[in-house]
Amino acid sequence: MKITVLGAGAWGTALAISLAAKNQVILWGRNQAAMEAAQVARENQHYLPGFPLPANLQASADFDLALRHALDDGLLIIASSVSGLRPILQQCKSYPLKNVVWLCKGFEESTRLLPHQVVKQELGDQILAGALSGPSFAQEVAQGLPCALTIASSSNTLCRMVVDAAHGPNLRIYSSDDVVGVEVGGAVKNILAIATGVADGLGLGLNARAALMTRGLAEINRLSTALGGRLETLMGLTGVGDLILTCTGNLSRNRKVGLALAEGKSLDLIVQELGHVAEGVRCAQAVKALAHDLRIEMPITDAVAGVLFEQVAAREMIERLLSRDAKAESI
Ligand SMILES: NC(=O)c1ccc[n+]([C@@H]2O[C@H](COP(=O)([O-])OP(=O)(O)OC[C@H]3O[C@@H](n4cnc5c(N)ncnc54)[C@H](O)[C@@H]3O)[C@@H](O)[C@H]2O)c1
Ligand SMILES: O=P(O)(O)OC[C@H](O)CO
Repeated sequence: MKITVLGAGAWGTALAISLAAKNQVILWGRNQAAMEAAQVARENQHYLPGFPLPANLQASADFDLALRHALDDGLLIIASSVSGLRPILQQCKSYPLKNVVWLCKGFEESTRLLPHQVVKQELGDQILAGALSGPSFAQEVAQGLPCALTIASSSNTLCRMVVDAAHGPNLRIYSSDDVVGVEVGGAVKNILAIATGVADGLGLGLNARAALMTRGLAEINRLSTALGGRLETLMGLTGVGDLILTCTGNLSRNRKVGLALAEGKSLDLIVQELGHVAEGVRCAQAVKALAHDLRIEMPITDAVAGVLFEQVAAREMIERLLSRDAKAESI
């Protein structure tokens, strides 16, 4: 299959490497010098150093070439951050695309929309569209270690197409029609990974981490249910699966943000040192506001937003959570 991956960050590059095992792949990035260097050196030295690009993966900054490759029966995969999704979609509008998948996890900050809503606004509902999500650190996928993902779409045809393109011994692809549930799980787990990073950085122990993750799952459920997602989706790869990975795995950029906040570092310095997007940062503000509008209780999300944007100290964030009144346990 002909596949174009738009966005040559860590995850776009890793997935492109994996897909190139049985597809003809173009990896497009907006930085021409970086893409030329990647094509020659056969490595994305800035975003995913140490992982060779296979022979049938072409790195390019030529947008027209990349889009034409994905027309007809081809597949377009948008691998930018959430903030890059709408600008990229606007660039794509003049091409008669049929099949579009995105990988970003979060809510758009300014509109508080989920990625599938942004895609619908920009490309309409005549295309086949879906979110590919689940517990997946780029470095492990690029290494060929086992990983399982979920393609979420209202189109069975698109789900089958993604399975055909990507499913193999190292990458298992499951399907779901619960796009909202899949996207809310992927978005909110990043905020919760910041919270567990803070707790672990303060040395609060494994019991505290398990409690934060479990009560965090309840927050995901409340928001997902309010937006039309299904509880069963949260029990799967894109819910509890990705929550476990991101809250406990030291490769997580969101968890690293939490650990650094616990050290007392400023958010500006943390973001600068990270060099990659940590979606939980932008998402925390959007989800806090959305929860407020929907009258949903999301105390962990509130607490994370407080540390990120309201100068609440990391230890005070934890104290606020622990001083909440006793209540019945509910999901
Ligand atoms: N890294 C992972 O392990 C991983 C795994 C699964 C999902 N994700 C999700 O995938 C998305 C991308 O993550 P990443 O790890 O590749 O981030 P990254 O920071 O490594 O790269 C982000 C990429 O997006 C590109 N980009 C942003 N705005 C753009 C625009 N307007 N036009 C063109 N390109 C633009 C940047 O140039 C960069 O190449 C995030 O939403 C992340 O949550 C990441
Ligand atoms: O490194 P993070 O925290 O952006 O997480 C990466 C993936 O979303 C994990 O599934």
